[in-house]
Amino acid sequence: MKIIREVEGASIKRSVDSGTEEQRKAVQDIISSVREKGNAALIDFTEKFDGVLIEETRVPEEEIADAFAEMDTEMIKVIQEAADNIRAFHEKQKQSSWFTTQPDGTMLGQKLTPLDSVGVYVPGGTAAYPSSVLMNVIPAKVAGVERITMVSPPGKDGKLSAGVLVAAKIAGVEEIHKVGGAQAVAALAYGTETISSVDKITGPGNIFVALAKREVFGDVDIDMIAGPSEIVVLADKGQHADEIAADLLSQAEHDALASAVLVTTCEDLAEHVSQEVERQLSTLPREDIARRSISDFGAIYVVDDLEQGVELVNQLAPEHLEILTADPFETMAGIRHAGAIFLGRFSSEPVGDYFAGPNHVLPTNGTARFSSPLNVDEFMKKSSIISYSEKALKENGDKIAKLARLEGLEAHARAVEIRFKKRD
Ligand SMILES: NC(=O)c1ccc[n+]([C@@H]2O[C@H](COP(=O)([O-])OP(=O)(O)OC[C@H]3O[C@@H](n4cnc5c(N)ncnc54)[C@H](O)[C@@H]3O)[C@@H](O)[C@H]2O)c1
Ligand SMILES: N[C@H](CO)Cc1c[nH]c[nH+]1
Ligand SMILES: [Zn+2]
Repeated sequence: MKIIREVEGASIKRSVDSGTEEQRKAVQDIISSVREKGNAALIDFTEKFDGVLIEETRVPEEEIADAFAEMDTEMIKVIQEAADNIRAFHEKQKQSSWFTTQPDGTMLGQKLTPLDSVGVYVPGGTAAYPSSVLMNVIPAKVAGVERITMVSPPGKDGKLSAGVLVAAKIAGVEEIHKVGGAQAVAALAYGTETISSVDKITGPGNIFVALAKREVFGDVDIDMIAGPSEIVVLADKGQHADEIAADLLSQAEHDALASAVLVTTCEDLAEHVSQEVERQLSTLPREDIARRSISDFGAIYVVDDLEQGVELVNQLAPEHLEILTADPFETMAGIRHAGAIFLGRFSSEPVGDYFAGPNHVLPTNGTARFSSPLNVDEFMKKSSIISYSEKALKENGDKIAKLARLEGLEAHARAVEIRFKKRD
């Protein structure tokens, strides 16, 4: 791994893929086709892009039952336990409606309502991610969303993976369709004969999925455009080089475009982690992907002290940050920008990817500067509540009318004043 000692102007080398003109045009054509031809287009695109001819997109109950039968009972229990942890964590995020009553009888408040319907995209092209099913569906369930439709591309056998189906059932999805890519996003946004349109689409996917989400945004809401995975480890002297290397590689193996960065105050540790990464890389089944990620997007920064390290982390604003210092909680006090923060050597990043409870759908590409992990709020909306009393309107009506006339809006002023005119 490259060791860099000059941190001035450092940045994570990231792959920001906004697609080619050709890809954008292809996605627009796919969306138009689905809007025009509905299910027939979904079947055609599935044959073209996934290489499998399906009769219909809806996954029948028997295929879900087969998935449970196929899966080891221990594995089902582990998915169930992860789901319980994720639910418990997200339950804590749930906000309630609130009202205040003022002495003059005015009531003001905020009413929270879950979205009516949500579509969850689960990637399925190169790998299946049951954990992403849990991370997207459970917060929506906790929010109280009534209708959740899940979509994911089928494998060559025309089916979804057993892990994805089991996770979907455990999370509480009732409607699953085996369709992926831009065509699935279009079906969720605009509906077909058998897929009802939804209000919001969440979930990661490849460039075609990302471009389609951008394209339909406005007609429906979307969560975010998640980029390739990123990890930054901030470590001081005395930390374990082999564990740090393993954590860096855990994200590098996701994607050749993923980035893995170590920021350390210790020159010796930098050298050891670099050697460990090289040693461990050659033992990984996904060596090829991880090696490309490390060579194109990996780096080790050696900083003068922890203060400089913390500043650098804030500049990088990573998706995942591991703090491995003598006092991780004290170090964390200076961190302002990171999607998820993992403290101490027993909080390895995969603990958060799979099991602890917090969401693994996190802001990437430096967007942790202004955005948050996927959470229950994303599946709820707020309505402001205003119930003015007669006394309050009498006391404040003049002021409201004045403000309206300041903006040249006479009808606004009169709407208030008409309430105090003498009636015949
Ligand atoms: N951030 C996260 O939490 C997270 C989690 C899991 C996966 N991911 C990311 O999601 C992505 C998954 O990508 P994937 O490809 O494996 O699965 P995918 O399901 O996103 O995409 C597969 C679909 O792409 C479409 N497609 C393929 N080639 C096409 C073409 N030439 N023209 C039009 N459409 C085409 C097909 O319809 C296919 O069904 C990866 O980048 C991965 O890193 C992110
Ligand atoms: N680390 C990924 C998000 O960046 C999420 C994930 C899914 N499975 C394993 N990891
Ligand atoms: Zn991961």
